[in-house]
Formats: sequence, structure tokens, C-alpha cells
Amino acid sequence: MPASVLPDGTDGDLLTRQWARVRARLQDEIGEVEYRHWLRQAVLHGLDGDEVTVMLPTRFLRDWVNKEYGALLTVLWQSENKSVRRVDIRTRPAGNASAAPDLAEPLPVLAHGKTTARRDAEDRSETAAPLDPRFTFETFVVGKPNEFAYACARRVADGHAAPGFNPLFLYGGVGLGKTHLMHAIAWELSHREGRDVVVAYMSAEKFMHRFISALRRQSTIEFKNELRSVDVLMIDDLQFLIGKDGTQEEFFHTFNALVDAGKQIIVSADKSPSDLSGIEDRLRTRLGCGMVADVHATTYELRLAILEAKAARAGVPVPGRVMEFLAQKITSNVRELEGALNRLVAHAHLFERPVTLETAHEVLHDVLRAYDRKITIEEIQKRVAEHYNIRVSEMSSARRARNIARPRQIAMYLAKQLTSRSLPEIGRKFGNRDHTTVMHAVAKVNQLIGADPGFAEDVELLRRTLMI
Ligand SMILES: Nc1ncnc2c1ncn2[C@@H]1O[C@H](COP(=O)(O)OP(=O)(O)OP(=O)(O)O)[C@@H](O)[C@H]1O
Repeated sequence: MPASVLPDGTDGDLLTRQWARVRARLQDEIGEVEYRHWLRQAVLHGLDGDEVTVMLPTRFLRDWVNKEYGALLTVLWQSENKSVRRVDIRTRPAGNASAAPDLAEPLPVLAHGKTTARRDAEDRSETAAPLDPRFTFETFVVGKPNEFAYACARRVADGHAAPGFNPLFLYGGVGLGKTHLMHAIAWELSHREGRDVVVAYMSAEKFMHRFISALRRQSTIEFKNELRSVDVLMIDDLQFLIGKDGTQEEFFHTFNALVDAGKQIIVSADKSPSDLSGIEDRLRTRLGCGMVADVHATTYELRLAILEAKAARAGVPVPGRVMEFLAQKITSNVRELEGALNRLVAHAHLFERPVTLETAHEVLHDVLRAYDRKITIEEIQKRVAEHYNIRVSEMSSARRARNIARPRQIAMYLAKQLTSRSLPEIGRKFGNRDHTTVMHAVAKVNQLIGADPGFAEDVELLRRTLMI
């Protein structure tokens, strides 16, 4: 769909500009925090007669926006467009969650340095995707699991990366910040004063759709030329190209042309190049010949730091106990963690009630239930013993050799974290040990997690496998 056509088929260049101004004025009127909570996901659907339709992703948001901001939206629209009399706020139909994504943010579609003609950027705007204004280096929280990827991203964004950084390949599990880092690089490269860098960011899926539509319209030459004219090409979620040989071939040629011309490529995927089976060997080899950086699963400490940063920006006080609870419970990925916090904040706004541990339980009961599988101490002992290749009976033995005592301490630590057992109860399950021994084990493991990233990762891995 060309950027100038709205989902309802209206030719919408003018309308899109008006919508951008309405959004900007809304933001001014109600403040950035409110705007981000309630209206960031509002998408313009179109104008029919005298009625503008705006879509929101959930009924809850729709009702809230209708009640609180419906009148203001109407006034703002009327001042922008004389033919508008009413604003209809609707829920986006299921399966159409990304309707008109190009209209979702009033931002340049192709990130572009300031000195190059804007028209030029707009001409190429069908090629790339919008950048999320929230995904910058300033909002990215750095911790042991992502510090290497972050350092690499910074280096490329500074524009001083050695050839060894081309391509930069970021990989890791779902929702761990790869897209965030890519957008941060794009913002930095294209928006810093004095820079004149053309950056094209898009998902691998979008790359494929653009390629197919260019084939259909017999405009592949233009497509190739557009892509090859950028300074930095970013392709997100490359695993999408697995098994799509034609698109891989096209990407391979684009890749070579850009690298040969000294342009930077940045790619993300869920696996390392060597593990991306289903991607042609020659492409895999090229992908792996620059800098490959892993974004590891989060640790408790990183999750807590991310929550603290996000809560501070949300403008609603969130007690430390609530954040500790969430960081301990919601371990799968940052996206879920962030979603949980957003729900708590929205609830606090809606009912004008402070965030407490009780409201967290109440509001997030469905999310928490998924994490609430009962884990037994016996299960923990068995899993830890297997992991360190010792006998389960050593968990209760009196032996104090390091290779036995350390896994035992880890098992005690996990028992404290993942079960509701008291210290004396845990002690009893570990050969009738005193509760002070368990306390010491928990403190020791905490200290080692802070000091040794390899150790921290091991413990996190064990925790995650126990929670599946
Ligand atoms: N270290 C971090 N600091 C702040 N926010 C983070 C961090 N890591 C992830 N996030 C946030 O978590 C959410 C998910 O991150 P992102 O979309 O970048 O994940 P991803 O690794 O690209 O996932 P996917 O594989 O699903 O594409 C985003 O809102 C992002 O801002």
C-alpha cells in the first residue's frame, strides 16, 4: 500500500498531514505522558463524508479515548479540516493490528541526515519503515547480558566502526532489545546535527513484500537502485527469509553491492549466522564475517533496572517491592515485562489508585498465572545436579568440596527464589541444614552473580529451564 493511501482507500496525503498536526496538538494539550499511554497507538483510518475514523487496538483504549478525549479530538480535527463534523473512534478489526503502520507515527519514513533534500527522502519513503521515537540509546538500559551488543551498536552509530563491524549482526531471543538497538543506531546516524547519512531500516518481511511487489510492478531496477543508494541498510528479523530463496538471493546481491561500496549493513535475527539453517551458505558466511553480537537473556538485575527506568518515565510512582516482584516473576522477555508495567500504570491512571503489590496481583493475574507453575525443591535439586553433573544425593550430603558445595548453594538460592518455602524449610530439604546456611548460600550466589557474568548466565539458564 503506498504511504499516501489510507486503509479505507482514500487518497490521504493531505489527510495524513492534518492527522500529524492533530496528534502534535493533542500531545501539547494533554501532555506527553498521557498521550503516550492512551493515544500513541491511534491510527487514522480515513475520512468518509464529514466523519473521520480513528482506530485503536483494544476496546478498553477505544472507550477510554472516546470518553476522555473524544470531544478534544473532534475540536482539533474541525480546526484542521472544515469538512469534519464528527470523529468516530473504533477498534481495529482482529488481524489488522498493524493497519496503516506508516501513519502511526508522524515521523520520517526513511531516516535521513538533515542536509539532504527532504523531497528526496520522501521519494524513497516506500522503501523503508518508520523509526520508533522511544527506541534510542538514552532509553536503552545496559547490563551484563546486552553490554557487548550495546557497545557494538554504539561504535557503529558513532560512525567510527572499523571494517570488522560490517556487517553488524545482532542476535538473541524474542523481545530482548535487538530492534531497539537498531532503531537507536538509525536515530543516532540520521538525526545528529551535521550528519548526512541515509539510513533504511525495515523488517526482513517488509523487504520481501517490497521485493515481490517490485517484481509484480516490473520495477525491480528501481527497487534495487533505491536500496543500493542508502548509506546504511538495516534488516530486522532476518530469520523470516528462511526458505525464501528468491528474496535471499536479492538480499545477497544488495548486501554485496552495499558492502563493496563501503556502506554499512546491520542485521538482526533470532539465531547466530552459523545456526540459521535454511539460509543459503554463501549468505550465512557473509553475514558472519563482520561483528556478531549476542543479546543474552535478561538477568534479574537487568529486569529490575529496566523497570526502574521505565517506571520513572511513566510518571506514576511504582514501589520498589512491586518492581522486584515483577522482575522476579516475569522472566521471559522485556516486552512482557514492559507490557505488565504499562498495564499497572494504566490501571493506576484509570482508577486514580496508587500501584501496590495487591493491585499488581489483581491487574496482572492472567500474566502471573502463566508463571505460577509450582516448582518443587526436589525438582530444583534434580535439575541443578544434572546441570553440574553431580549426584542428587549430594544436595543433602555433608561434603564441602567446591564442586559439590557451589551447586548446592545455587539450588538453595533457586529454591528461595522460585518456591514459597521458608529458609528453615529449605534447610531441612538440604540434609537438615540450618536456616543461616541457606541465608549464606543466597547471599553468596547473589554476590557471584554480580561479579561473574558466566556464573550469572548459568544461574539464569537454570531458572528459565525450571520455569518452562
Ligand atoms: N535493555 C533494554 N532497555 C530498555 N528497553 C528494552 C531493553 N531491551 C528491550 N527493551 C524493550 O523491550 C521491548 C522489546 O524489544 P525489541 O522489540 O527491541 O526486541 P527484539 O529483540 O527485537 O524482539 P523480536 O525478536 O521479537 O523482534 C521494546 O519495547 C524495547 O524498548
